[in-house]
Amino acid sequence: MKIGIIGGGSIGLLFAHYLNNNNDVSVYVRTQDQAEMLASEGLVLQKDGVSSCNPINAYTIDQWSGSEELTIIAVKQYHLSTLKHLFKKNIKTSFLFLQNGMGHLKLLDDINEITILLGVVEHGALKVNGNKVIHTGAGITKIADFKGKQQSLIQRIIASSTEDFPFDYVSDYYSMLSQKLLANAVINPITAVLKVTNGELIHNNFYFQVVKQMVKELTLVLQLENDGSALAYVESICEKTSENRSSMLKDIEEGRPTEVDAILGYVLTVANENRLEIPITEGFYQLIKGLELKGAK
Ligand SMILES: NC(=O)C1=CN([C@@H]2O[C@H](COP(=O)(O)OP(=O)(O)OC[C@H]3O[C@@H](n4cnc5c(N)ncnc54)[C@H](OP(=O)(O)O)[C@@H]3O)[C@@H](O)[C@H]2O)C=CC1
Ligand SMILES: CC(C)(CO)C(=O)C(=O)O
Repeated sequence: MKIGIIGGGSIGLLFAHYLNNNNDVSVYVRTQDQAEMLASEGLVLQKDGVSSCNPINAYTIDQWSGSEELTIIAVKQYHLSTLKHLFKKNIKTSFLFLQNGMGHLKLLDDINEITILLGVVEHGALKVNGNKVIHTGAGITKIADFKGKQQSLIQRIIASSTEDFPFDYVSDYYSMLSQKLLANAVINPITAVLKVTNGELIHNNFYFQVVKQMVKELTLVLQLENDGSALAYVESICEKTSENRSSMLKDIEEGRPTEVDAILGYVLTVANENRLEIPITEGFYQLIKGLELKGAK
């Protein structure tokens, strides 16, 4: 299948590497420099200390025409507004959005007459430069339909699964996204404030107490089962991506904006609407906004 990937960051390059094994992938990036680097030098993926380099089709975003059957959107939440003009009626391609958080649902609600799939990525990835990415934590990608039924497309995406890069279908997008939102709402801000890897949250018992308190607050707001499964899910992500530095930590370290509004901002809005007090979560929201401000100066 022909697949377009918009965004040549950590996740875009990770998906490009694995999906190109049994599909025809083109990556659409923001800069001419990155497109040339990928096209001339190939895409390097490093996993467990071993590197492999493979050819990849790469273009700048203005060359995207929606001709591929599937277009994967692998930019950050706060980049989505720069791509709005692509999501127009009568476009042939179907879109798969991979953003963390749930802030993008509002934008996607307003797009009509195109097929939209949603995905959650439980891998860890780190872009080293324009054509190199490290697969820092192997997990799974879950996909669900959001607008328009696309069973045959979903089946072909699932059929692209490999041992290192599996896909799974989930019938209920809301529970899929809210479960991942829970993990990001806990792991990302705590690791970003403490500047620790994901694994430390479960291996340091003091940090783990904060994880438990935050899971309790979020379970209430997101109306998730309060039977221990929410905490077990967060623990499993910390375990699978144990060596990973979360995307929020990396954003803070590099002085970039974070996705805190799409993650904790979304949760706080839902809590306010339902008059629920979530002081620990609110505290972390303020701390991350403070760190963003410090980094921007
Ligand atoms: N990294 C991880 O381990 C994980 C990330 N995620 C989620 O995946 C999503 C992507 O994250 P990640 O890959 O880490 O983010 P990155 O910041 O590494 O990559 C985002 C990329 O999008 C590109 N971009 C921005 N605007 C445009 C545009 N208009 N056209 C083309 N490209 C554009 C940026 O280009 P440029 O660099 O030139 O600005 C950048 O390369 C996020 O929502 C994140 O939360 C989910 C699970 C794990
Ligand atoms: C899965 C996890 C927590 C990996 O770090 C992630 O989604 C992120 O960093 O944004």
